[in-house]
Amino acid sequence: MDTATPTRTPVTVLTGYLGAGKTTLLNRILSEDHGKRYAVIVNEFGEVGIDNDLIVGADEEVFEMNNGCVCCTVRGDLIRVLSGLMKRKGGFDAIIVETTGLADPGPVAQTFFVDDDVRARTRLDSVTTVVDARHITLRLADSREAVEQIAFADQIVLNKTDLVTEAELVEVEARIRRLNPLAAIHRAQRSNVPLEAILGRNSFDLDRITTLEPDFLNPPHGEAGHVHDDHCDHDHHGHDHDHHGHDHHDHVHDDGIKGVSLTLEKPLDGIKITRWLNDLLQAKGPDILRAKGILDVKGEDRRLVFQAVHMILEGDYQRDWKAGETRNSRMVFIGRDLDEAALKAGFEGCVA
Ligand SMILES: Nc1nc2c(ncn2[C@@H]2O[C@H](COP(=O)(O)OP(=O)(O)OP(=O)(O)O)[C@@H](O)[C@H]2O)c(=O)[nH]1
Repeated sequence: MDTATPTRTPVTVLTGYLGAGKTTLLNRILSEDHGKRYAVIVNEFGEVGIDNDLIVGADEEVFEMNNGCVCCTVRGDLIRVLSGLMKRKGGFDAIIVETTGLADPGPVAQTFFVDDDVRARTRLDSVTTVVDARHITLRLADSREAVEQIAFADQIVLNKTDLVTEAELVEVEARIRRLNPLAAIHRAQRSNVPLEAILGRNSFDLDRITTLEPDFLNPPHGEAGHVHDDHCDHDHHGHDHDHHGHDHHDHVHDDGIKGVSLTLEKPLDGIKITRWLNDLLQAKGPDILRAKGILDVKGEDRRLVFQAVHMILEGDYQRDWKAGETRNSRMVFIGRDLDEAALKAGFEGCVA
């Protein structure tokens, strides 16, 4: 890289509803032999920091933001992390921001245009949305964020094609097309889209987005990144009652969705925990949008990692616990009408 001329580092914003396959895609990007240096910024919904731990080679260049959702409370954090990254010697070839599954990508993308420092040093290359072919139809019916994520994308990874029939897939594609006529749609399993199809394509289209969201380049007064230009003189509607500059909705994750994070310091009984998770997902799967955890099982040197999206549960023993690593069990549930006390009691009932 020519260090004399400041180049603008390309940024890919990875979005997609809970459990769609964003981390799977991120791990592909990081594992592939491309000789590039990526910095990764992960924003997670839930307090116990599981995602960060499930990203390959996560020791070095992963920056976690756990104190809220990137599209609302932590946008200032995003600006700070990006500014810090830009100052690092040697720099990065590209930056990838993985948002929470509940994030509206609009305000995240906006960060790259409205903050002078960020704008001078980075370039939004793409908003890539990963879509779970199996569950998206339900989500489009009940989640505004799921709709926004698709509408906003310039690249769509239509993932989990193994879980649906060809006819269902065609229907899902038609549904996506109605929300977003232009984005390229890449069918995938385990997010196995060719990386050159999504990265470095300069596919983010500002004109399209400003048509979709006329206030895109003008966040309201008082918010970090507000641009004092001729936008200030007109079109104030929407700014007063909506602190994100989006006229069409308030941004609150208000669909009764909440996260429950649980931690246990005592080793678990492998059979009990498997049975409990299976039973729980059978009974409550429709309300449990997402669950994941890293578990310490008695008599086992490896970490048991489980992942669930509604009733689909996957779990396997992955790497060994490292010397000096805190050996405990952490899990997070994200869903509707979650009974925190019952989840806690159930989890504790699995102690060996
Ligand atoms: N059957 C199937 N499962 C998949 C596919 N892609 C990912 N998964 C599984 O779906 C689950 C969620 O995948 P992640 O990559 O963690 O999803 P995510 O979008 O990062 O999830 P959040 O960050 O929690 O929103 C995991 O259990 C994956 O193994 C796929 O193409 N087919």
